[in-house]
Order: sequence, then structure tokens, then C-alpha cells
Amino acid sequence: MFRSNSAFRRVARYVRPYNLWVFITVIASLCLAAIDIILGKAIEQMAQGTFSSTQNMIYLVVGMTLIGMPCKFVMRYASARFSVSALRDLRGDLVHKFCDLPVSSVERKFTGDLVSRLTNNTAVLQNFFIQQFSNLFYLPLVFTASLILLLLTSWKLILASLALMPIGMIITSLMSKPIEKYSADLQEKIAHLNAVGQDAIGGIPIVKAFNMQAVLLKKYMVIMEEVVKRGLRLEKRYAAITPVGVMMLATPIILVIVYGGYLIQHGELNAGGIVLFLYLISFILQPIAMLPTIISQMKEAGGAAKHLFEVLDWQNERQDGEMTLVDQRRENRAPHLEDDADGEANRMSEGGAESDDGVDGVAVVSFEHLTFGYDEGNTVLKDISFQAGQGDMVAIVGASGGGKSTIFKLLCGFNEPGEHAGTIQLFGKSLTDWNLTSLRSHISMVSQESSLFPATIAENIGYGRLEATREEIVEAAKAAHAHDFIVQLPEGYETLLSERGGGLSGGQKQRISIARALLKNAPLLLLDEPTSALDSQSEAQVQNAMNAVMQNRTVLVIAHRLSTVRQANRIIVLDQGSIVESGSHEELLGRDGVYRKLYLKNFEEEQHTAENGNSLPEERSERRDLQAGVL
Ligand SMILES: Nc1ncnc2c1ncn2[C@@H]1O[C@H](COP(=O)(O)OP(=O)(O)OP(=O)(O)O)[C@@H](O)[C@H]1O
Repeated sequence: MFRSNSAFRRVARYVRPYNLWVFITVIASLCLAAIDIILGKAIEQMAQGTFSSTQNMIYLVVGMTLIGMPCKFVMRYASARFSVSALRDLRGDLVHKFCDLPVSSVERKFTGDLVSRLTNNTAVLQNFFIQQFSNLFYLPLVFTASLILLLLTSWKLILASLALMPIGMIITSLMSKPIEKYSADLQEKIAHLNAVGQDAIGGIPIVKAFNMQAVLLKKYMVIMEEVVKRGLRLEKRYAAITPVGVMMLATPIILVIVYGGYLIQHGELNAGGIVLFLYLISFILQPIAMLPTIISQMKEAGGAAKHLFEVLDWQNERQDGEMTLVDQRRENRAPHLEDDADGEANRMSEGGAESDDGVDGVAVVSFEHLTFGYDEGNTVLKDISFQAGQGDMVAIVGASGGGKSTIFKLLCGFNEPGEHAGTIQLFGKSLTDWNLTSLRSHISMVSQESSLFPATIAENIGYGRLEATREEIVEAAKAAHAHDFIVQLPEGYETLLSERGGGLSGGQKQRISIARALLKNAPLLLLDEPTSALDSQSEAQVQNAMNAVMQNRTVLVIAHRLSTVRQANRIIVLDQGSIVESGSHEELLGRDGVYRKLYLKNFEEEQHTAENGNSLPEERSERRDLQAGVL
């Protein structure tokens, strides 16, 4: 944790590139201060009858107003200009930061909290700069100049009128102390509220299907109550400070009138002096009266900045490792590694020795005695060893929570195993040596949940390979059996999707995700078969799309269908984090083991239907979930 001072120092670094606008803000505010002082002095001379003429006074007032108005505009615009620009940069860094954070740490945060930091916290900071930054220059200057002028006019009157000020300042300073904490507490609750709201909107079908509205609404209202409570606590504090501010403003004016009258009676002050006092005292009182607000807003902005920089200080995903290019020549199934930097092949497997598992050449994926847990003392994968060679298809089956998805997360480098917990190699290179961006460019992933983004269908597919042409996108959509339904949509490939893909069926969303993976054309495919309830026609189309994406590449599939496991060269049966069996479908059926029991329970009927030729299993069978029951 760091103090808000250091947070402001860091904010200042964002402001630095816009120093010109800061400078303009300062100059404009100084001009405004000078105008107020010149007018004050002229008014004094007017009251004393020493000013040259009324006409000149009118010229002066008009002239000062004509200069003052653009100055006000410039001051406001320039402060907005540098604060909006600096905050844009800060927001940009935050978004970059979110991208650089490890998936594992983002997963554990509330999305709403992160979004709130990006929006609310930056807005608090921006408002402070726009509303108060220029005051930091304007107010001290008019304050000092007015004080000097009034001291020269009547030091007794100014001292008497400001006598109670220090007490007021001490009171307001004490009263505004908790504001930073109150504000941080409020921001935290708002973030929580946003998270609940966002998740409820994101999961609206489930919310409705389970009639969770009332429960979620209640939860939302409970948090909302807390937001209101914390908001009111903050406002109560501001409200309590306000009368002190008003008192600080009113008392000196009363004192000027009462004590000033006394001084006039005793010949120590003339009428001009009183007029000058009444005009300039406001320039002394204004900064003092605004001080609590400025201090409070500064503390609030400090709290927001602290919240923001906390994010920027979270640890990034590692950026090191070798950038490697895998030249996958699928025609002859020879994986080929090149170092991007010098273009030399650093590992070449063509014609290499047959590995233990019967895979030609270097294994694309290799786990050796890998043990992993997300949290200390909680092992999720235990002593996992298996290989997938070039062009292999390895099916992973097992009970829910057995660690199947964890294997995928490790392969993508979302989580990394400890140093002495075995090894993972991809394309012959240890995971720890890979640069993660480079590694991920070699992996396509299709998850159970279709992952669509708020963009057009063409863009959603095109995210697979950013440089892809429209023709390539259409080709991928055709191969994924998505083209036909896309062209039937009124806006075709330009149909704008929400992040939940509203308006599309589950199978259609899946096929768009698969088209994206096809377009990426990565040598390793991680496929989590969709188990969502698709109708049989849609299921067949998704299955066909999956068959297309699986062709000619190494595939690790979390399998839920008999047709998929039968296609696999090898099946790995995971139970409570350990591989309890591995082999081909036939080998495993020959053993009286876990897989056989699983098969007998879940697939016999499907097998029977397929063998009798009643229908293709892909098209007819109800989904068989290999996770269910037996294991
Ligand atoms: N981010 C995480 N932090 C802590 N524990 C986790 C995390 N993700 C998964 N786990 C735990 O790891 C274990 C394995 O989870 P994993 O998702 O790999 O299982 P799975 O076999 O894919 O399950 P399913 O078939 O239900 O998706 C579970 O006990 C789960 O609670």
C-alpha cells in the first residue's frame, strides 16, 4: 500500500506530457487573479475619490471583463484538456495492464471491480483536475495579493476579521480527515455493486431459468443499501463541514462591518477602505472557505488514484521466454521449430526417433510427472505424464473436477507449475522457456461456452487471425458450417453481436467460435466439446464443424461423446487429478477398468444404435457425458 502523496506523484507523471496545457491553465488563472486585484484597487480609489474619472472606471471594468471572460474559458478548457488527456493515458495503461495480468489473477477478481476502477476511479480523478486544479494557482494568488493590500489598508481590521479563521481551519481539517477512507470504502462497494449487476445481466438466461431474479435483486439491494449507507456517510461528512465553511465566510464580513465601523468612527479608516475590504475580503475568504472542499476532493481523488495504481502494481504475467516459430508442415507431419530471432531451426524432429508413446518425432505436448495445485496444499493434478505427437488426437475423460480443464489452462500458460513439480513441454520446448504470447499463437482453443465479443460476426471470426482477408473469414465460416446461417441474417457477416451473442442459437455461436479457431490454423487445438443442450440437427452441425477443425492438427479434447473418444488415438482417464488409465478405446475396453465401466454405463446404447446403422451417432445420439456417474 502506498500513500496518496505518492499516488499523486504518479498521477503527475501522466500529466507531464501535457505540461503546456498545465502552463496555460496556470497563466490563465494568474491573469484572472490579477484582474480581480486590479479591479479591487480601482474600486478602493473610486471610493476614496482618487480614481481619475467614472468614465475611465467604466472602461477599466469593461476591459477587464473582456480579458477575464476568455481567460476563464482558457483556464477551464486547458485544465480539461490536460486532465482528459492524462486520464486517457492512464486508462490506456490500465487496459493494457488488464491484458498483461495473468488469467489466474483476473479470474479471482470481480469483473465489476476492475471495470469500476477503470471508469469511476478515473472519473473522480478527472473531475478533481477539471474542477480544482486551476484553483490551486488562482486561489493562493488572489488570497496573498488581497491580504497584502488589506494589511496595508488596515492591519487591525484584517487581523480582527480573520481572528477566528485558524479555529475554523483546524475544525475543518479534523472533520475532513476520514473522507479519504470513506471515499475508498464507497468506491469499493460501488465496485461490488457493479460486479453483481454485471454478472446478473451477463447471466440473464440462467437468472430467469432458475427464477433467481428475486434472490439476485435482494442481494443487489443489500449491497445497494451499503452503497447508500457509505455514500450518505461521506455526504454527511461534507454536509457537516459546509456550515463550518459558511461560518468561516460570514463571520469575517460581520466583523469587517462592525469593527470597520468602529475604526471609521475613530478616524482610523475611511469609506474607501471599507469598500476595499468588503470587495477584497471575499478573495481571502473564498480560498479559505473552499479549502475544506478542495482538501476533501483532493483526498477523494487521492483515494481513487491509490485504487488505480494498486492495479498498475499488480504483478504481470511473465513476458520473458523465447519467441519461437513452429513451422508445421502437415503434409508430412514434421514439426519444425525455429527461433524467431535468428531464423535457425533450434529443434528439428523430421525423421526423429519414435518416442515412448509411439509418436513420430518430438511430441507436440509432453507432460512429465507434473504435479500442480492452484493453492498451496491443494493438489489438483498428481504426477501426470503423457504425450501427444504430431497429428495425434488425445481424448481426456474423467469426472467433473478431475482436472481436465486445468491441463488446458497449464498448456496455455494461464497457470504455471512450480519449479520442482515436473515438466510440461510444447513442441519440444519446456513451457517455462516459451514466451507466452508466442506459445499461444500456436494454440487454438474452443471452449464449451462459445466466446463471442461485442463486434460483428466477421470480426468475431477474424479475431482468429487479425490479418485474415474477408475471403479467408468466409472460407473458415464455410468449413465450420456457419456460412449458411450467417448469410441468412439480414446483415450477414456484419451482424453485430452482443457479448452473449444474443439472437443466435447455442450451436450457431459454437460454430462461430470454431470458425475463429479454424482461421487461426494453429498446430495445437485444445477442444472442450460443447455439452450444452443442442438440438440434434445443431449438434450434428457443430460436430461436423469440430471434425473440420480437428483435421490435420494435434488435438487434445475434453471429450463427452463416444464418437469423439473412438476417433482418438489415445484416451486418458483422469480421476481426482491422477491418470488412472490410458490407451486406445479398444485397449481400454479390453481391461476391466474405469473406462470400461464408464463405457458400459454411458455408451453401450449409443454404440448399439451406431452399429445397427439406424443413424449416425453424431446426428442422432443424445449427448453422452463422459463425466457423469461412474468415475
Ligand atoms: N482458478 C482456480 N482456483 C482454485 N481452484 C481451482 C481453480 N480452477 C479449478 N480449480 C479446482 O481444480 C479442480 C479441477 O478443476 P478443473 O476445472 O480442472 O476440473 P474439470 O475436470 O475440468 O471439471 P469439469 O469437467 O467440471 O469442467 C477442481 O477441484 C476445482 O475446484
